[in-house]
Amino acid sequence: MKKIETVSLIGLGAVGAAYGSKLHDTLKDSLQVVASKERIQRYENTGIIVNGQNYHFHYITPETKREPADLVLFAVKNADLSQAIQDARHHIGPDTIILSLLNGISSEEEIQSSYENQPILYSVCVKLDAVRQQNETNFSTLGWIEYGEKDNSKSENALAVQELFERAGIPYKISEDILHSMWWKFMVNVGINQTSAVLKAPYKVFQSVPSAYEWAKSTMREVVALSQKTGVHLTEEDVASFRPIIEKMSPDGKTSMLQDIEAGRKTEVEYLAGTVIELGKKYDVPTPINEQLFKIIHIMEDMTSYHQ
Ligand SMILES: NC(=O)C1=CN([C@@H]2O[C@H](COP(=O)(O)OP(=O)(O)OC[C@H]3O[C@@H](n4cnc5c(N)ncnc54)[C@H](OP(=O)(O)O)[C@@H]3O)[C@@H](O)[C@H]2O)C=CC1
Ligand SMILES: CC(C)(CO)C(=O)C(=O)O
Repeated sequence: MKKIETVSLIGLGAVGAAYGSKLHDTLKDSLQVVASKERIQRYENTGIIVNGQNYHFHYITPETKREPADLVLFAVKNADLSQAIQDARHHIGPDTIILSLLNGISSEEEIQSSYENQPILYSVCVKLDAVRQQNETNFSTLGWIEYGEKDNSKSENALAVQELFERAGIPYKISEDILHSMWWKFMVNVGINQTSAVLKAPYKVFQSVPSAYEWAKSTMREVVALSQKTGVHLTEEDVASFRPIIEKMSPDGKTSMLQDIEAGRKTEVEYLAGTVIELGKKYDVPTPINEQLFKIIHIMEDMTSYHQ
């Protein structure tokens, strides 16, 4: 069986540092983190602290030529993906497996459009409650990475990733229906990330204030309606299935979008409400809640840059 010996990771924020720390524990320097000189300097100066432990990753600049890695993991924000795809070019050969941990439903296609015929496994991370403040990331649960081939086959690559995740102690599920899993996660992010950003609400608000969680569910239901048109067919049961998951997340944990708002970073609203609104127009499905969230979150972004 194919064995993954070398991994390249691009993006060392909340998600990258959380899963990267587990991979580093197992692979040591066979895990390489791709980053510009300026980033490397910053990371080396401050260290990357994950759950209190200082990690010294093996960094490599995008310009450095090397043998392609067995696996490349993308863990940047959507707006940075096109640059990251460029920066990872020396790490991607014909047999390199690619896994994209980004939220939203477009990153795999964006990668595929640069690397045609590349083996890409579709994936989502579920229930990770990683919070990053500058160079420090903390999480109480890694949740799990759910992944699979676009055609849901249990391919050699899917099994090779499974073997790596077993070795590194990264929880995972091979999805029976990856398109459904991706749309389910998209529905969750559209609901919880955006309402949490507007309410400035950590998970405990959704765990204890029923009206807040109801609003998040109404937002999710616009994705459920859209999914009927795209052949994915999410249901009310899919909406309900997130409740036990959020119940177990750290009460003080925050969605990645709330973390962006608090840090004054641009959010991924284009890839959540923006995508919902676009698909709503395409399929003639009303998306009024997402339209309002799109406007409000943009105003919040503008207010942040106004204050900087
Ligand atoms: N946070 C969470 O709990 C979860 C997040 N997600 C999704 O995962 C993705 C990543 O989110 P998250 O980890 O929170 O984001 P962060 O903003 O915490 O991290 C992104 C990291 O990518 C780095 N980066 C950007 N461009 C490059 C590049 N060209 N080369 C090297 N590094 C680069 C940034 O570096 P720098 O800081 O130096 O700019 C930053 O450290 C998003 O799509 C998010 O929606 C999914 C599940 C859970
Ligand atoms: C599901 C959730 C809210 C936590 O993993 C997430 O994906 C995010 O914060 O972006």
